Amino acid sequence: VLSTPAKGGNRTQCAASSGAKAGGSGARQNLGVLRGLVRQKEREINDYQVKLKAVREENKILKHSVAKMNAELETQRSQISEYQKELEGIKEKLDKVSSECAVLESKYKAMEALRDSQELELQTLTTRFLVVFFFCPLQIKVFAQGDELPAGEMERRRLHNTIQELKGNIRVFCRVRPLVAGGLSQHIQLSGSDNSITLAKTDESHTGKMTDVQKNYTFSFDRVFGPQASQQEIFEEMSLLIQSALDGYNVCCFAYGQTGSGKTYTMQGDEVETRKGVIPRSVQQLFKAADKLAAQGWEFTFTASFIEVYNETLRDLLLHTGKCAKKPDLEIKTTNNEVIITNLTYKKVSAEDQVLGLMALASQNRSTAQTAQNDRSSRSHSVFQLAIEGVNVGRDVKYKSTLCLVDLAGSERMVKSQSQGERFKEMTAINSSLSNLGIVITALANKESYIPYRNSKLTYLLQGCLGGNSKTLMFVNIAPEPHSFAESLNSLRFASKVNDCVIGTASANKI
Ligand SMILES: Nc1ncnc2c1ncn2[C@@H]1O[C@H](COP(=O)(O)OP(=O)(O)OP(=O)(O)O)[C@@H](O)[C@H]1O
Repeated sequence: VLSTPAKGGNRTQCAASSGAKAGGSGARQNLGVLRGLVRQKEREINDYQVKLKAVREENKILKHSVAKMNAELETQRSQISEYQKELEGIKEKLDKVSSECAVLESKYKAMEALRDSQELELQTLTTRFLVVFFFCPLQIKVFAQGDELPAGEMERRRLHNTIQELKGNIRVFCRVRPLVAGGLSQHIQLSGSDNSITLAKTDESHTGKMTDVQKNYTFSFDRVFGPQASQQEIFEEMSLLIQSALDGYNVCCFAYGQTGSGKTYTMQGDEVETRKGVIPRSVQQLFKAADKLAAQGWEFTFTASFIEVYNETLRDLLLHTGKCAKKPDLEIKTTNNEVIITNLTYKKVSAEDQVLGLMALASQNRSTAQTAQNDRSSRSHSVFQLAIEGVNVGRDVKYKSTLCLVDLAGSERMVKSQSQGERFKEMTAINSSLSNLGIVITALANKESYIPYRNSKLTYLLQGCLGGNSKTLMFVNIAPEPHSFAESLNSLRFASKVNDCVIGTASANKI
């Protein structure tokens, strides 16, 4: 642009002849252009200065934030070094805990070895104990108290049940009822050893030519209780067996004998504390023992049922129904080797009072039927069953067992009763179920492959409680009156057959 005036100047010189006026206006024009250019440059400079100022401001801000970030970085660095120190401390502690762990592990191993050797010692002591036990029955009681000691509870169970096995898984106790006037009949003799009973019969000589002949029938059982034996004494002798039910063994106890011989008194007793029978005493013992075992992590559930077997039909004795209400049919079924009765009332119980309530309801139900059927309770079997389930979560153990307490129907023979009609039908049903009971026990003793449980409702019902995996106790109740001689002899003969049976070793129902 600046060369233009020079070129113009040249042109001016070349056109000097064109006149001085034309030359002056050209210079003014150039000056105006130059001034415009200067103003533009000045504006540009001004813009640059504004921009420079803004950049400087920005620079200042950036410098400030860099300084701030540096300070923050410094803080974080010092924090990291603090964390590192802390980490060092934790590492040290971890090393210490690991070495402590190693020491504890070796101590644990040493204790395990000690436990093994003590177990061995305990086994030796057990064998010694059993030897002593055979010579000193009192030891049983002392040992039964072992359940008060939390330690060694499993060992107590094992030893307790070994003792029971040694005593036999089927046992027979004989109990003689007192005469109404007290004392014992002349024809019954009890030995001082508490395990035999003799029935003596004198055959009078009718011709008078011969002297009277006395015939003695002696029977031995696990225990024979005389008329003076209290309910407490009877129960003490069987309480170890009841304890087995809590340890996972099926236990069956039944009372056999003629009408009026004391079966119901033995099994149920009455409301007076000292006269309470086997059922209330058993549940009382079980509930108490379960309470004690709770401290060792055991949790028990008890489910009760009460059934009557009359003329081969089952009746729920715990049903609260009006006289007119239709009672549902009860049917015995086996599922997974467990006997269950459809439509039966099963009640969860946890206190003795509840069981006494159920017993009262059962006896009320029985007596209601009795007025219609006349003396029905003597002619029916009553079966109290308590299903027991014990769980110990800590030890991962679960036991399941059933306690059956049976009051059998009177065992009178048909000949004597001279029964007719309905009574004949009843007697046939009773005799058939009682003889089936004998057949089942004998088949079990002979280890026969087929056990005819289903031949009668009673044995079918008791299937779970009778057999290889159970402990059985039979009471043979004897009426002491002289006119009951034949019936007593009959009962003792049946009991003696049962006594000769040896049922295989029972094992706890661990699930
Ligand atoms: N050991 C005993 N001590 C005192 N009284 C007894 C004894 N045994 C039975 N009795 C009494 O004898 C009577 C008959 O006993 P119980 O009712 O127990 O006989 P049962 O065999 O059950 O008869 P049923 O077959 O008719 O049911 C009752 O009054 C009972 O209280």
